[in-house]
Amino acid sequence: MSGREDHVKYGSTPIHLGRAPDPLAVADSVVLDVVAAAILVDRRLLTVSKAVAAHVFYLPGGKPEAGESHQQTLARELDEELSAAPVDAQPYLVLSAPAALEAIPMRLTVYRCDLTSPPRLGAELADLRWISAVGLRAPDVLAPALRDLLVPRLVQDGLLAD
Ligand SMILES: Nc1nc2c([nH]c(=O)n2[C@H]2C[C@H](O)[C@@H](COP(=O)(O)OP(=O)(O)OP(=O)(O)O)O2)c(=O)[nH]1
Repeated sequence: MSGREDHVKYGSTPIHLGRAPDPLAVADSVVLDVVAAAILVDRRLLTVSKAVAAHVFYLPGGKPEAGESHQQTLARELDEELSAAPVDAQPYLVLSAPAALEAIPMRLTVYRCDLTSPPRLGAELADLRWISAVGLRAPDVLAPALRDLLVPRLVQDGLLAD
């Protein structure tokens, strides 16, 4: 039995006794957990686009599967998307923004890392680009979390060519 005793069930129909469900509590529980890699070479950032939305570029990565740690997710996603493994993955930033494809609230945990080998375009991907801050600011190219939050931080930290 859950802690909330504000309804009883008759058959399959819940009957509310006074307190309505809290819509904010419901909204809080629908945050997409996404793990991604910021891979920088010569102060350019590696971005990818997927076949399902070829015009939207974002960091390689994805959603954890059940029971996976973030490091395991990162390794699986980079293998699937780039045929490479992360090296020296370190937490860099946690960003809150709408998810570019699902358009629901997202928590994006960004790890900085290198790769064991040059990236190769995986089957799910449409394109792969190394971009400087100028390219990344183009409004129709980059997922909002990256354009508005990650790129300014990378420039501030001197990691991205302006
Ligand atoms: N990987 C990744 N996803 C991002 C970033 N920014 C951003 O808004 N997203 C969004 C796009 C999608 O709405 C969601 C992640 O989707 P995804 O398609 O990459 O994840 P996935 O590989 O696990 O997806 P799936 O095909 O298994 O459903 O997060 C980012 O920088 N990297």
